[in-house]
Amino acid sequence: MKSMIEVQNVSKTLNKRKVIQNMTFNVMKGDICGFIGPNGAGKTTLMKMATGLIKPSEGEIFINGINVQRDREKALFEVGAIIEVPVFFEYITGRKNLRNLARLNIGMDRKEQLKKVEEVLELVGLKDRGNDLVKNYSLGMKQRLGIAQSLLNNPSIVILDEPSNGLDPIGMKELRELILSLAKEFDITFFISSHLLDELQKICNKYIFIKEGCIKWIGDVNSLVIDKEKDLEEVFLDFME
Ligand SMILES: Nc1ncnc2c1ncn2[C@@H]1O[C@H](COP(=O)(O)OP(=O)(O)OP(=O)(O)O)[C@@H](O)[C@H]1O
Repeated sequence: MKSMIEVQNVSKTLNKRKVIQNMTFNVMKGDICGFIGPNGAGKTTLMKMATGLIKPSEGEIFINGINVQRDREKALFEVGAIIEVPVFFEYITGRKNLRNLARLNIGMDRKEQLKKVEEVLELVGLKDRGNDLVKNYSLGMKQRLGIAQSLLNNPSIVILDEPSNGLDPIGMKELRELILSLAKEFDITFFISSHLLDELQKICNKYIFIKEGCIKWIGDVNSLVIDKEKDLEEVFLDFME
């Protein structure tokens, strides 16, 4: 199986504090991998390094075998990502926001870009609301618009930082269904962070539990529950103690 994201001995020091400590893990093709830890554990910091927004203090990250720090553009060619909150212009429509962002797809001519925008709006269920101003979108719709944006470049990997932050149970359910259908239909590998286990429990095949910048456990859900003969929530809480 192919490694899509490879994190090798990565540490990050911020303000003289080591907020990521020697992390090593792989996200394999086809995984929906949950990156789970409490507030301040280091999830966003790691995801920022994986998308080349900041550099590791030590170690290396590869996407599709390409070093993110050395060759960011090439490494991120097939990556869609939302790190922290997706940012859109509130006073223009969802469709227009996406059309502007699609211009960054230099591999596509304008006609293809516009077609792509309609395709991703349809995929995330916003086609009928595409002409509404973003300021009138619910939080769930903004998150879906964020996912639509991350799909504009036909990614094979999507990295989502706390995608369901602030969503109500219906919004969370819609988001889970969207992720599952994208993984299945387009063979997209997902790397998703959350501080809530139950939100990812229904969709992930693999988990990485972290706390205070360290990996506490990595594996697939079946081995975790069989190991401990407890439910996943209990096991997670044990790790976090
Ligand atoms: N720019 C910065 N300067 C100094 N410390 C920082 C900076 N950014 C983050 N940190 C610290 O690094 C640690 C990890 O933060 P990070 O945002 O990665 O955690 P997180 O797991 O994403 O948390 P949350 O679930 O709250 O988003 C925290 O202790 C945070 O205070």
